[in-house]
Amino acid sequence: MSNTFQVDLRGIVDLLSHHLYGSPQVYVRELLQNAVDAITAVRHAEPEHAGRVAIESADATGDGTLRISDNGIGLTEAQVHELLATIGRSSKRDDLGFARHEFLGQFGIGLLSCFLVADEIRVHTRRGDAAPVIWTGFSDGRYEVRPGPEREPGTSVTLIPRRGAETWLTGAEVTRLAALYGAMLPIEVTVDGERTTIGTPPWERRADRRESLLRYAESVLGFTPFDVIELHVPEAGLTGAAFVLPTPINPAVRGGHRVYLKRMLLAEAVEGLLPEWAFFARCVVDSTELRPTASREALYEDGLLETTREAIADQLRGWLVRLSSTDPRRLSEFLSIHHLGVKALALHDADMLRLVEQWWPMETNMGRTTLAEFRARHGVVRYAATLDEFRQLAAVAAAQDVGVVNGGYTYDTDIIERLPALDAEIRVERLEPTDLTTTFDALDRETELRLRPFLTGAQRRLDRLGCEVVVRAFEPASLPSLYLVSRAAAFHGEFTATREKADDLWGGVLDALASAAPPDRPQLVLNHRNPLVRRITALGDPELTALAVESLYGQALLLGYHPIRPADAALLNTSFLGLLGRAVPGSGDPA
Ligand SMILES: Nc1ncnc2c1ncn2[C@@H]1O[C@H](COP(=O)(O)OP(=O)(O)OP(=O)(O)O)[C@@H](O)[C@H]1O
Repeated sequence: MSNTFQVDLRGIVDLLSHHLYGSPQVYVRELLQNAVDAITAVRHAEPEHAGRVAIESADATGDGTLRISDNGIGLTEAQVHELLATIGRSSKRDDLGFARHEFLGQFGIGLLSCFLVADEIRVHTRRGDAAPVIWTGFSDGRYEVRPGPEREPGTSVTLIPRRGAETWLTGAEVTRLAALYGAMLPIEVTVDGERTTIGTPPWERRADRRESLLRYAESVLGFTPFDVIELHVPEAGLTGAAFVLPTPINPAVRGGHRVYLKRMLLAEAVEGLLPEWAFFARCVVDSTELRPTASREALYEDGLLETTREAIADQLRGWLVRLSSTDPRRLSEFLSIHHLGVKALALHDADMLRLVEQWWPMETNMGRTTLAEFRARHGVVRYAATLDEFRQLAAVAAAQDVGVVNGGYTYDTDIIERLPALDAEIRVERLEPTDLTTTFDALDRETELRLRPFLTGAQRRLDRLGCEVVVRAFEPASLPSLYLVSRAAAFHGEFTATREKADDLWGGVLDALASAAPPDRPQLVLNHRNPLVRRITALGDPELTALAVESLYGQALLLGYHPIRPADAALLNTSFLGLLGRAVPGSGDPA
């Protein structure tokens, strides 16, 4: 035994009219769509037919109703029963149920959206020479058909407002909605006598296209774009433009695009039209082939949408490539706006990584340069992973012609470390302050022997600060001393500070860990090429020598932006005052 589903009409009407659509305002779109489709149907037989759609808002009708009239194909009485009164039946599908290409509608439910604002829908229609009819539909699922008064071929739909929905039918509101959804329609639409269509979309204009696109972005999107990229995807019958945002945005915030289907607005913030990396562009496009979801608020995710996304991405990529070869200055302007977003994506997108490598100038100890240039010059991308390490290294490394990139800014170290994934040829190397000691020259035996008493004294002085004193010769000669901390020692330093603050329970845990991390003492490296250091090592006065060593220690800490512990601050203070005391002869001094 086979049965058919029972349908509760009231429930279906309620479901489709109230729950499918996001807002009652879509009723204007659905009415416009039906009027335009009816005119398109006439144009099949008569291509020159001058279609027009006129809306009279409640302001014009004067009785609270809204009327929309078209000189389209109209309906016979039989069609009224079949099409208007059958939910899910549409004249816009072929015998196999496929959407017919030339029409906007396809599902056979759009008219129900009028029940969002109306209790009653009246359709007065005439097809060719057939007798005019009036169909009246009610939101509870009933309808009536009766002969209508004489009229021109075409259709007028009148909405009798629901209580509380009257404002949706006012002149201002209807004008706004007709312009929002239908400004680009190829058929003239008026609301209360005023035209709401603008004719050719700005991206289709032959003359002054760029200017009209810029004006469009300003008036509709609300910004003056950094640049405009025209888009064409023939498979999707898509034309339009991508506007590059003039200010930085967070790439994680998904920006939507303005999408028209057959010149009717689908939505103002459609997602999924661009890949994630193209966060810096806002598009306005019109497509004849992409499909809407039934609510007409989003694009249907299918193979064509995927192909389209890739094609648009290629066009944006092409823009970036063109900019890099024809106008690198513009490209750096672009990057100075969007670098944070571009860098964030470079962490997982090879194209963006390449863009950063080739075009984003990073800070190095030899001035700002791109990673690509740096590599060409130095062979390997040597970098300091933190700002502190970079500051310690920069001057000394530069004096020895060792290039170092500052990886301390947001994402930079991660980006550098990802470069080998882009190209196995690329070598990257993290440089640590202590790596520099290998490029320092040891002193000759004789000098070393001569300096031994000085070193012993200096070491004794700095022992309590946990620092080892060595003398080496290095460039630049103008730099008297350097304080070098290895990664392990920096860790140990933090660790000891924490241990001092921790209570017994945590202290015990930390002690257990400490035994696993043998400390590598920080070094104060004195530069024997520096004339002042030479004089200090040759001083006969032990007290003055001690003050000088402490000052060099303090100066090296400050120069390398190292943290100043309380013991360091105390030492800086006493050595400074001590030196000052020696330098300024006072009345108490024997002179
Ligand atoms: N102004 C009109 N002139 C002529 N026929 C119309 C008009 N409005 C509606 N119709 C007929 O009524 C049918 C149902 O309209 P409805 O808006 O519910 O669905 P649709 O436009 O076919 O599809 P969709 O649900 O995608 O909008 C249409 O297929 C069309 O045949």
